[in-house]
Amino acid sequence: MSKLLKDSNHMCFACSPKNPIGLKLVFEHEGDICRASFIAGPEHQGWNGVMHGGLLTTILDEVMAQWLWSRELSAMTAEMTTRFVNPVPIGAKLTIESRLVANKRRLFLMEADALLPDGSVAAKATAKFMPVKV
Ligand SMILES: CCCCCCCCCCCCCC(=O)SCCNC(=O)CCNC(=O)[C@H](O)C(C)(C)COP(=O)(O)OP(=O)(O)OC[C@H]1O[C@@H](n2cnc3c(N)ncnc32)[C@H](O)[C@@H]1OP(=O)(O)O
Repeated sequence: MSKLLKDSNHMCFACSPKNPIGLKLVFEHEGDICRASFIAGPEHQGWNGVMHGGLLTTILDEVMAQWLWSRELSAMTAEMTTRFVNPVPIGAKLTIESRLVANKRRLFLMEADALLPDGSVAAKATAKFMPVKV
C-alpha cells in the first residue's frame, strides 16, 4: 500500500475530513460513474448569490481524480477545461459525476458534469490525467 494511502494526515482541500477549511467531499461509485454532491454556502460565492467558478472547477477536478484513485490509479491533472453552462445558485444541491472517456498511452481522458437539482447542466469539464508514483 502506498505511503499516501496510509497517510492519516492527508489534507486534501477537496476531500480530507481533517482539513478545517476543506470541502469534505464524499464519493460514491455506481458502475462507471463516480459521484459527489455539494451545496455552496455564502462563503463559496463569486458573483453575488452565485457559486465561484474556480471552486466549481476544483470539485469537477476532484471527482475525476477520485474516479481514478478509487481504482488504485494515482494520477495528477495535467490539463483541464471547464465550460460554465449555467450559474449555480448559493444553496442549490449540485450533483457532480465523472467518468473515464479513454486511456491513451499514459493519458487518462476524463469528463465530468455538475448538475443542478432539476437535472440541468451547470458545468462540464474534460481533463487529461497522467500517472504519478506515490
Ligand atoms: C489517505 C487518503 C489519500 C487520498 C488521495 C486522493 C488523491 C486524489 C487527489 C486529487 C487531487 C485533484 C487533482 C489535482 O489537483 S492534481 C494537482 C494539479 N496537477 C499537478 O500539479 C500536475 C503538475 N504536472 C506534473 O507533475 C507533470 O507535468 C505531469 C505528472 C502531469 C507529467 O509529467 P511527466 O514527467 O510524467 O511527463 P512528461 O512531461 O515527460 O510528458 C510525458 C508525455 O506526456 C505528454 N503530456 C504531458 N502533459 C500533457 C498534456 N496535458 N496533454 C497531452 N500530452 C501531455 C508529453 O508531451 C509527453 O509525451 P511524449 O513526448 O512522450 O510523446
